Amino acid sequence: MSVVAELAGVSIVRGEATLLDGVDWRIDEADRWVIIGPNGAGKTTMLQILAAQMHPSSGLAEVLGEVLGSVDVFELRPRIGVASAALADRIPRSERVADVVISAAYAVMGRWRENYELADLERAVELMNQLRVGHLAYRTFGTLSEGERKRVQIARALMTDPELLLLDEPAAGLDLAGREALVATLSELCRDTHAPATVLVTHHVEEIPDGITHALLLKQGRVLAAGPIDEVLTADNLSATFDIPLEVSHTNGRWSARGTA
Ligand SMILES: Nc1ncnc2c1ncn2[C@@H]1O[C@H](COP(=O)(O)OP(=O)(O)OP(=O)(O)O)[C@@H](O)[C@H]1O
Repeated sequence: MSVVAELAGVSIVRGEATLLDGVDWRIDEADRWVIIGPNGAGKTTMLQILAAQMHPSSGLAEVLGEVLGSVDVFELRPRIGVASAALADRIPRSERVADVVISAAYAVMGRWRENYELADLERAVELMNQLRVGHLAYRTFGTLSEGERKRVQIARALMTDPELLLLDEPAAGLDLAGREALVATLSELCRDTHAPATVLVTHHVEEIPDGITHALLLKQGRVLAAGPIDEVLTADNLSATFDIPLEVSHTNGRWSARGTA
């Protein structure tokens, strides 16, 4: 099994603050991870390392075979697909959905070829259909609902055929129907053996798609538990992560948690 990313003793320090503290973690090609933790635990910081947007203050981070800090990140970043609220904010509201998706291919440095156009168009159509936004191809991004925007962002993140897919709170801000529909789509993606290794961040176990194989619990910059999801998502571990007594259930592939107090 090939290793997609490996962190060894990774810490991130900013001024007085330790954002990540001695993180050890390995992601393999077939893995679909969820990172769970309370506000401020360091989840987004973890994704920024994996996205080669940040490198460790100490420790070693290797992503797609390259050591962060000694690699040209502009070569590495196009190999990683990212969907996050911060990136969505930079998409012009007047851009057509099809252009939002297809333009990811042309933002890639070093891979431009003039005769890419038809293949890129076909790829964009395939992804929009897979993410169920094909019917919105000619709408502008600004006219979409929040759920539709999330889907378009994920299609864009997949456009360059990344080797690692990072999804930062993909279901945040969606209503119940929107969340359930997106979780179902993400389940299909997680189960697709051709899909890239995936890391999804959430605060809510209800947002974990069936098909996620591993979980990492993060608290105050430290890994509280990491490994196969059935072993990690226990009531004890989750209660310790969120500092409240919780009971956890896993039914028909979906997780839920609620307080016992
Ligand atoms: N440049 C910085 N200097 C000091 N502290 C920072 C800096 N950047 C982030 N932090 C702090 O580091 C902690 C981790 O931030 P991060 O965004 O990774 O958390 P998170 O788990 O993604 O949180 P949330 O769930 O609220 O999005 C937070 O307490 C944040 O305030």
